[in-house]
Amino acid sequence: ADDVTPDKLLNADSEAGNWLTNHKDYSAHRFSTLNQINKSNVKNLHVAWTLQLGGIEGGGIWSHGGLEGTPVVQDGYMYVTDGWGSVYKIDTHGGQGKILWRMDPKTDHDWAGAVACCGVDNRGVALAGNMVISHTLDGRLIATNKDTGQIAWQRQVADPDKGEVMTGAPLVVKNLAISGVAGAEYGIRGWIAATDLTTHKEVWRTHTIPAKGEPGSETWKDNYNAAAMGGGSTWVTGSYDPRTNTLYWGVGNPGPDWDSEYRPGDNLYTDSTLALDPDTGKIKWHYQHTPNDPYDYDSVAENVLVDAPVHGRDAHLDLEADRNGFAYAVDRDTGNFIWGLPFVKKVTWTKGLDPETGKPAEYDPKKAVQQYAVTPSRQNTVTMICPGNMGGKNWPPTAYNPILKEWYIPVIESCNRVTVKPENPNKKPHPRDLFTGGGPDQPVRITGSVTAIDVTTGKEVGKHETPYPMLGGLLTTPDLVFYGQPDGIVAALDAKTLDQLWSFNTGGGVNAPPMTFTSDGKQYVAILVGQGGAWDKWFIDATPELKKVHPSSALYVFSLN
Ligand SMILES: O=C(O)c1cc(C(=O)O)c2c(n1)C(=O)C(=O)c1cc(C(=O)O)[nH]c1-2
Ligand SMILES: [Ca+2]
Repeated sequence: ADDVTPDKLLNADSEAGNWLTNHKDYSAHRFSTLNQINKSNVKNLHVAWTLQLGGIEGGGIWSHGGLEGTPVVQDGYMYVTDGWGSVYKIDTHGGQGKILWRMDPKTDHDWAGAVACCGVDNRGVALAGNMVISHTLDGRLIATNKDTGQIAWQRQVADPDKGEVMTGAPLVVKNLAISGVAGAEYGIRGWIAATDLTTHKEVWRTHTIPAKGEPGSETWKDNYNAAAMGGGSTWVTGSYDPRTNTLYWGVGNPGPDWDSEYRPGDNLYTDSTLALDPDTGKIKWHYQHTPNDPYDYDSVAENVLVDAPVHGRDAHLDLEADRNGFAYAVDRDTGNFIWGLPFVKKVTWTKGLDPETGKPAEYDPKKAVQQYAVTPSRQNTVTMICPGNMGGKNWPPTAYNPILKEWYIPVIESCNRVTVKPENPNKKPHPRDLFTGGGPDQPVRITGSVTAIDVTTGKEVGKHETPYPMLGGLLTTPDLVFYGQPDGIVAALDAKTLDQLWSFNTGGGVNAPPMTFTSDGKQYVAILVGQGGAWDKWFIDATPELKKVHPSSALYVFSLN
């Protein structure tokens, strides 16, 4: 296959049969124009072929690995990862899947697995030139030769000795591979880093928690340097707007998660969307969703870049569906709030958003420790919060249909209980120790939905409820929306009515997004099947029958005939 040049990535949308980058394109639409499979025939969709992958073994605090990756496809060759970061090249020609090579990075299972908060996960690869670029849980960026499967070079980017791991797919922009980090539950100070693909050297590293004296450092008001362990992870792949040369990246929760009094102030840039210059890493603007967050509402979600009229006026939107249960549209050139709405059925932590600023109604910039409608705190140590701390939506990606101008959100309809256990500033935990100031449990059932929003009005236009939370994310085509469920169901909905038109039980747990591609001119839908992630360990009591779903590690590919 051809080299994946920067130009090719800029025009990823023009290659209908390919899926060249994690979110399909730089705008993170996860929309494919392919329509051989459509609402008139999707009922005939069936398994074309399957493949068993590896990486199911455990390590550290984890009993097994899971699959959260989006397959990337170029010219009928597919590249997928397993939870430990092995990369598989699969030839999909001839109506079957054949593994051509597997690159096993020999990830240190225990060193990394002991400080992975939420599973043995790897969300996929990037393509650049003749290389497949990937991350490992133990913090490496690896370039693998696409033809041979040999590692060409690698670089340690994150340090598990500090509680840093990597679970997201890299993003390639121009000649840079951009990496995010996980570890906000382990007292890291988060960052985004760019590696030059020619020199293999770091070009920039922008911390998501400002250093003393930098803009934003005034939002950490303690006198014991809480910022040094302030969290601000960046574990989901960002997006890019070439029109203004701007990178968009979400930032995770502040640490300690539940003890907001430990870290008085708004805690920038936690729970924020950052707009950055990809050449220098300089921050252009930020938009914070949950200042002084006491709920673990990471704002790591992908930023979806959409050009559409809002109430009749053309707008350059940056859409983000936040863990806090609200969907936001901000002007992606300025960071100014445009619209926001709850996309879950139940929000209790705040009364709503200020219609001018999009800030939570109770937010008071003069207060060091925010009091929202329901606030876990040292005074109020046991609280029920809705959405629960896994959020109204977690990392599983949304999809945007530019024909219908509808944005589909994979929703976790949830509440859970939080118990605060204050951290002591005089007793700093060791690096690699959990640093959360409490924790959640699951007294009530959690379900899910696909919720549709009309981006031109910022109004909800449909909700398809599902028995289980959305732990895998979405794909949209001109008239369909695809998703998977943790009980093994993969399904297709009518994009307009959200009526279910097709479903199939894979017999495993789906924890990964669907994608679509062509091979020999024929359309396929592919999805990884293998339960992993945070649900298993931290949330399963909300869906007890899922304890009977066993780990697996498989690729399912569907077609019409
Ligand atoms: O702050 C972080 O560093 C971090 C990292 C991750 C991760 O890397 O998977 C998750 C979370 N937080 C998190 O809060 C969370 O709910 C979560 C769910 C999952 C998953 O894969 O199912 N990962 C993560
Ligand atoms: Ca987190």
